[in-house]
Amino acid sequence: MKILTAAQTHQLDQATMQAQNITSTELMERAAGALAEWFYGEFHSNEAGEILVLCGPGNNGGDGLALARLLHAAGYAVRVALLPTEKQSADWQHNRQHLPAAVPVAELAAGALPAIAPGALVIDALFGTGLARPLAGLAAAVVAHLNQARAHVVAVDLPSGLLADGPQPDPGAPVVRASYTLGFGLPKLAFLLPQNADYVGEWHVLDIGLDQDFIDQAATPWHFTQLADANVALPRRGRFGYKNTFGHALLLAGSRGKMGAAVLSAGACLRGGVGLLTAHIPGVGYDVFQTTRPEAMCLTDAQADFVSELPDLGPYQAVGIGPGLGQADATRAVLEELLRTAKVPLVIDADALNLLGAHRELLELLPENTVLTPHIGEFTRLTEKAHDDYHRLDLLRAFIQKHRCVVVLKGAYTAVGAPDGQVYFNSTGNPGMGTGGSGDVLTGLVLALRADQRLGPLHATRLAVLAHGHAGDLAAAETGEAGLIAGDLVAHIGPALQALTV
Ligand SMILES: NC(=O)C1=CN([C@@H]2O[C@H](COP(=O)(O)OP(=O)(O)OC[C@H]3O[C@@H](n4cnc5c(N)ncnc54)[C@H](O)[C@@H]3O)[C@@H](O)[C@H]2O)[C@@H](O)CC1
Ligand SMILES: [K+]
Repeated sequence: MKILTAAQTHQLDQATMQAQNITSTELMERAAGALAEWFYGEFHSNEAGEILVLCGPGNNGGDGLALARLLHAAGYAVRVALLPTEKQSADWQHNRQHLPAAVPVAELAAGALPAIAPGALVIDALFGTGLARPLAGLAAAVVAHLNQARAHVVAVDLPSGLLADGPQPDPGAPVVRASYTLGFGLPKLAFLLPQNADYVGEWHVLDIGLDQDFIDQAATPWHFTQLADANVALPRRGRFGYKNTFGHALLLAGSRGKMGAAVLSAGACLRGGVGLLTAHIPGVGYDVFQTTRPEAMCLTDAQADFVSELPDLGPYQAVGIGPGLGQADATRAVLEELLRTAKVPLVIDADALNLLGAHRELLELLPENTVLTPHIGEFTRLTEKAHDDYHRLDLLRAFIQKHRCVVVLKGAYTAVGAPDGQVYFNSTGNPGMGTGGSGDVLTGLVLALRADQRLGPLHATRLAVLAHGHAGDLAAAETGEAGLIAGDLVAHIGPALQALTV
């Protein structure tokens, strides 16, 4: 699914009206109908109390007026408060005229803002994608008043004050803190960034039949990967597939006290469908590794406590390095030799990333399409400290294009960046996955899918990230989020991949 800018969204509206031969009023009615349907499902009219609808002067306010009419007709108690301005949009005027007289309407005024009881339902239809500058004056006062009322706010399209595509130019200007945000057609970049979480709340995208041809042709670097995305499905294993089709992976992992990382990563690689797995680990881990992962082969390093040797890479179709590795200088030398000599896909994680960050000259050696899986801290060590989430995305796009690699920037809505600068946000996963070893599991899964001879680098990586999150969601349904541990993710990779197989 694509993520478009506010300007593209406006063009999309126009394209939809033209392609479907409908007026903007009709499109607004569709939007209001979709909003109303969501309300009917979420809040029963007997329990909703009186709903306050705050309407701005543009089409966002027009949506609010149309929604107020539909909710009133469905038996909800509704009152409307309008932000006074000289000029309102044509569809606003249409919907103002069609608001039944039985719905109380007031004009917002400084010093006479409506009383809002704690827990009351408020619809924020002040500003959407047309917001051109930070809120000031009366609009800012209304939003500040709303935010301190502790109401349940449902934002139409965007929380008012938040820009769809970029950071707030004035961090001091108020933004509505919504419990829910209901967008139209496609998610917005603003929904996916941690810095906006307190404003956006739980978001949903409502289908209003926007023109698919326009969306298909629109140019954007931003995408949202969902379970149903056919581009990242796992192909069924053919009847005549055998171990080599699915590849032989090598995993360099573990050090004294961190053998669990190697075990978890290897487990994920095996559950990820790899044909064969060999792990190269320090001597200290031999017994635990062979006992817990009998399906994998095991090479032990001459060093007991850390990895100091690179084995012959001849047999392998992909190599993963990093989980639990430690940062010994001999390990850095192994990483360097790997980068210099490997002819097969590489997956680099954890301490191997920290070694890259501490020896930036090694970045120049990264083979094209290498997959790096940093969390934000590791990414910062590879680049620089971002001043906000939007800047971090700029840094990500610069990095992937410069080094021609695939970067998995881990977090909520993990972003997978491709060498051509395209970024794919992931939809699956939950906060229960913020637990030790979760990243090691992802590395093993990416490694398995990079070894799979049927998948390209971006397909394999996006699929691994999607399946990892889905495994987390399946696991959390059994354990709850707090009770989820990394081993549960490994155990659910099989069903997660099965759900993604075509
Ligand atoms: N496909 C879609 O996305 C659809 C969008 N619709 C709605 O249309 C909205 C966009 O409508 P508009 O383009 O009219 O924009 P908005 O309604 O978001 O805001 C524009 C109005 O706000 C004023 N304004 C902008 N910044 C301001 C500021 N900082 N302080 C005070 N006033 C400010 C403008 O002068 C203009 O009057 C969407 O957010 C959505 O709610 C729906 O009606 C139909 C479908
Ligand atoms: K809004």
